[in-house]
Amino acid sequence: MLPSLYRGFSSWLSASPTSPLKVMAVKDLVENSISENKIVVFSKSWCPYCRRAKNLLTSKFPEAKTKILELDELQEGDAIQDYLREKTGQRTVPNIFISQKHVGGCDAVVALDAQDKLATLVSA
Ligand SMILES: N[C@@H](CCC(=O)N[C@@H](CS)C(=O)NCC(=O)O)C(=O)O
Repeated sequence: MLPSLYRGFSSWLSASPTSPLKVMAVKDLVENSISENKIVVFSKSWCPYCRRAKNLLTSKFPEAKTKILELDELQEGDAIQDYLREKTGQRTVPNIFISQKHVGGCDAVVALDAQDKLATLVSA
């Protein structure tokens, strides 16, 4: 009885989509990615807006430390997207951070570029 209860609890701790351990791991992954990189793009590999934003950022700032996470290729991708929605209020990808600041999606990055504000943000 007890061992099976324990097994149930420990498998819930580690395996359920919303288990506390998974939520903590996802939070750490997102927060460490943001703090350790200049540019972070939470993306999906098939998404055209993501492609446009990635192309713009990587071609304009090839020297900037950049991390791109393709959520559709990661086991914890849905949980990352849920955490990002909680953190930023944004549900869509790309979800972009520059110099530890939440910038938004593709439209936001394109608009900042058109206003010549992107380079200042990257060098902040
Ligand atoms: N206006 C947004 C459009 C982004 C958008 O519509 N992304 C789609 C994928 S192409 C999305 O996130 N759909 C919901 C999902 O994949 O969960 C932007 O500029 O980033």
